[in-house]
Amino acid sequence: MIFSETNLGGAYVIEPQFIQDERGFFARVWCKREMGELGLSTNLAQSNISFNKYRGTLRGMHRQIEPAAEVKLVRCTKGAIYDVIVDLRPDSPTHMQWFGVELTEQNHKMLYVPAGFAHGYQTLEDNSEVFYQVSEFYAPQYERGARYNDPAFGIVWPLEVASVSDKDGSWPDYLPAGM
Ligand SMILES: Cc1cn([C@H]2C[C@H](O)[C@@H](COP(=O)(O)OP(=O)(O)O[C@H]3O[C@@H](C)C(=O)[C@@H](O)[C@H]3O)O2)c(=O)[nH]c1=O
Repeated sequence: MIFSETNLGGAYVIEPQFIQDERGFFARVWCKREMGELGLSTNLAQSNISFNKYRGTLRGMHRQIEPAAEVKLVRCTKGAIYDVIVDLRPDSPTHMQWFGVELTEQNHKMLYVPAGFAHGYQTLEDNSEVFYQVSEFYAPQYERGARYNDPAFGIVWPLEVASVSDKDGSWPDYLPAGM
């Protein structure tokens, strides 16, 4: 696996290394040893999928706070998404900055999202499916959100928003002291 740290410290784009033969390829997409050597979390509480019927669908920006703060490893198993994280670690030099990357069925890239980041994505194709692993169990009482179009972040989304949940459309403006 090839790990490329993003401009937001601790967040990585991960690419599998493909071993090709006449049948196709083999590649590792999760490795306790390799990730452990980089100090990345290998705690796994849930593996989740979300399916989106339409291009332009937006989910996020979500995170869980302590004591259920979670690390996420995100990939797109069908179609394509633009995956985005926002650094909400209060003491981080990149606090409130965002990063986005295309994760597609073809490129097999993954995004490693550390604890303390809000995460969301927009689908770039109809019928896009996202598979992600999280280090903590779902705990809705500790879920917090940030609005995808909050001017505090200025995230540039690739498409018009075709569909977003009422919950995600109405998260309040982000206040740096906490949300
Ligand atoms: C995330 C999650 C949701 N649910 C339920 C709650 C609700 O009834 C339904 C849909 O929930 P949501 O609208 O929160 O689903 P969704 O908007 O897809 O939430 C996800 O968004 C992306 C961006 C993330 O980063 C994830 O961590 C997660 O927050 O599924 C669970 O039962 N377990 C879970 O782990």
